[in-house]
Amino acid sequence: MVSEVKQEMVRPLRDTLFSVDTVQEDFVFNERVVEVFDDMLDRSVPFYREVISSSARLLDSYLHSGDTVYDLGCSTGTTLLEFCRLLEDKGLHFVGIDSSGPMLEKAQLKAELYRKQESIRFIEEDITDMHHPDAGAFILNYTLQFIRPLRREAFLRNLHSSLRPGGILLLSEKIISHDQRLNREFIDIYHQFKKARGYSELEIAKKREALENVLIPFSIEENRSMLKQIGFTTVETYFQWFNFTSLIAVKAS
Ligand SMILES: Nc1ncnc2c1ncn2[C@@H]1O[C@H](C[S@+](CC[C@H]([NH3+])C(=O)[O-])CC(=O)[O-])[C@@H](O)[C@H]1O
Ligand SMILES: O=C(O)C(=O)Cc1ccccc1
Repeated sequence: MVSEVKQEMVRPLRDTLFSVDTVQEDFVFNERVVEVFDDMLDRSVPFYREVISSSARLLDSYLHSGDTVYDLGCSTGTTLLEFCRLLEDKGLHFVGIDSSGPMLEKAQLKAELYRKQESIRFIEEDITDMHHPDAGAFILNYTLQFIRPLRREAFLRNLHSSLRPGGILLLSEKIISHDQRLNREFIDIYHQFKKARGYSELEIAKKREALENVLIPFSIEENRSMLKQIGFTTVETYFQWFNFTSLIAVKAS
């Protein structure tokens, strides 16, 4: 396929999923969402690109040639494509896993457009039901929040046991604060952030409602203590912006 055609196929449409004329429904990762997904993340995840480049720095320091990086809930492959670019000479293998077929179709097209199809393998499977032993790193960016709370600990335990000694988990999540006032402030500041990026108040409110029972955030302490409980020796925050955070968890070497 000529690259202008591919470019056209992967260019994201503007995210208008929750503008006035759309019907209210629970949030699902279908074709309609995939079309606007990259625009949605760029406009609704604070410091999305900086989190990816900061994560690449940690991979650079902790991983060795021959290690495999698994991006769980890789969506349209943006993170892995950026890792490929930033860590080109490190000799790493990249695998993206997602349960949404339409997301992975887009990811594959983007990999072809950037000529990285030989460097990244995409697998369609449920990340709570997978087995990939001897991993160097698992990336879990804005995806744990969609897994039912009661299943989270067993899921993370499986990741810990699949990491090689000294391997790392990089976890980025939307979070809550148990201080009610701060929690309200953080959400309000996040909504101002979305407004500044062109979302209307109605769109913000409708999206919040659609995510209500689907995206269930924990606090930093809840995430940290779950990771420690499971056996990760070190857990540190490497990024925080109000109600968004990234943690690194290291398995003992
Ligand atoms: N059980 C599951 N198994 C596999 N995939 C799943 C599962 N549940 C949800 N997903 C997938 O997890 C992704 C969550 S998006 C991640 C953003 C990306 N990490 C990014 O940084 O660009 C975040 C968001 O949309 O808010 C979607 O692609 C789902 O199909
Ligand atoms: O748009 C919102 O209001 C969200 O909270 C969505 C979201 C949160 C974190 C990662 C990706 C999308």
